[in-house]
This record gives sequence, C-alpha cells and structure tokens, in this order.
Amino acid sequence: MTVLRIAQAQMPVYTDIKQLAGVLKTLAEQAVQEKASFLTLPEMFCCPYDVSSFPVYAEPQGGPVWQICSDIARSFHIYLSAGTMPEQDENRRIYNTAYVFDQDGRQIAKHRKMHLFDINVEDGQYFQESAVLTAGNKVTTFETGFCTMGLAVCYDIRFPELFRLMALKNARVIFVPASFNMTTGPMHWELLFRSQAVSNQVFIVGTAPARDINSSYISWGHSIVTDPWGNVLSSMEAGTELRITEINLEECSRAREQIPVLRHRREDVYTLKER
Ligand SMILES: NC(=O)CC(=O)C(=O)O
Repeated sequence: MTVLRIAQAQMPVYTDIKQLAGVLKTLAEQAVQEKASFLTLPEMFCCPYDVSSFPVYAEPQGGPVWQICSDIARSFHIYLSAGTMPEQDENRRIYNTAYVFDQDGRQIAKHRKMHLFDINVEDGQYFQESAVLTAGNKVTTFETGFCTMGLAVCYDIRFPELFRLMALKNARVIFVPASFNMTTGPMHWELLFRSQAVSNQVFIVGTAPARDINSSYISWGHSIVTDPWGNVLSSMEAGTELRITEINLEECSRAREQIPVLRHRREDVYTLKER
C-alpha cells in the first residue's frame, strides 16, 4: 500500500495518568474514524519539559505510560508513535525515549534521544538536558506494513549525519517527536524539517506539544509534515489540534529516481559509517 494517513496529536502535557489515558483514547478514536493508520504524539507528552521533572516522571520500559500506549495501539488497531517519555534504566540513568507500537500493541521501535539539548542562546532559550539525561547511541529504523521508517527526537533533527544514516537504511518516513521553543522555533523549525526531508528524500513527521504560555519551557507548536521534495504538506499553529495528513510513499521513489542524490554520493572521497 502506498498511501498512508497520519494523525498528529498536538496536545497539552498530561501528567495525570487517568486523564492521559482518557485523552489518548479519544484521540485514537478520532484518528481511526478518519481512517488514519498512524497516530503520533509529541515529545514529553506525559511530563513537563523541564530537567527537574524528568526524574520525577521517569518510568522503566513497560511502565504505566508505556502500558497505556501499548493498550491504545492494540485496542484501536493503529500504529502509535508514542512521542517521548522519560525512561529510567536499571542503573537509574534517565533517557528521553521515543517508542513506536504496532497495531497489536507490540513495541517495534525505541529511540533514546541521541543528541542532548544543551543550548544557551543570548537573550533567548537556555536548556541543559545533560544535567539529568543520558544520550542514546543507536540509529533507529524499523519495519512496518508500509515501508521502513525511522525515529529521532527533537534536537536530533539538527544532525544531518543521523538522518542520512536512516535514509541509507531505506527509511522513507521518519517520525520526530519534538518541542522547539519560542527562540529556536521561529528561527529553525521549518527550515530543519524541510532541509532534512529534501536532502534525504524522505517524509518527516514532526509532532510538538501544544503551546502553554504558563509553562517554564514554552513549546513552539507548529507540528509539521514535510515531503521528499522539501514541501511542507501540513503545518499547524500553536494550539491543540488533531491533524490528518495523507502521504503517498511513491513520492519517495519518484524523488530518488529523478534526482538521485543518494546514488550520487562520492563514497570514493568520503564515507559515513555507523559504529
Ligand atoms: N528541544 C529540543 O530538543 C531541540 C530544540 O528546541 C532545538 O533544537 O531548537
């Protein structure tokens, strides 16, 4: 099948687990009604995006929020890109982790944010994820009934090497739960999604939290879908919204055939390899 409908939930952060379960159920119901095969959630949809909150809300893989996501995917028979949540491992290290579940509720992908968001923009955003988080170290692609797909988290989008490696592993759609802010959002959000999409001839689906002006970190919102030609197929504003976007995977092959940049790489001069 080459046409795929993706439902993106630009939603507020829900820290109350019962409320979260109810909201996700409603979103999944609506997504299924709209004939979407995928539902995507934002970065840190169940925890304030704040270094002091990550340890408080962290759970192991298989924890309560993970379980709700798996149940939703199974009950509604929908693929779920379950945004990110703080994950704690057996050594008490905490990661910013994205999971994907298939229509039977099985975890089919897991990506720990590989590039930690440590920035200090003059008169703008300061953030120091490395104060409490540990970086992941795996390039993540996975198989679905549609095609090979990839997974990255927010600041990872600034690293072309990672996106090129996913494209070389034949990813055609890359999910990026993300939360840019009021400094870097207007500067770089759309530019980065379009540039990684056109350079690697992939669809990129960026899903952000809805803006909350009272939170310590204010999300830019603007959840987006870009296509392999670098076009913006869908772009939201800042508020809560469930947006359906249809993508035609054939566009990926068409772009790669007509402008074969992946084949034109000069591996005799340079190489990119995963360790
Ligand atoms: N929040 C992030 O991880 C990244 C971000 O906001 C940016 O790169 O800008």
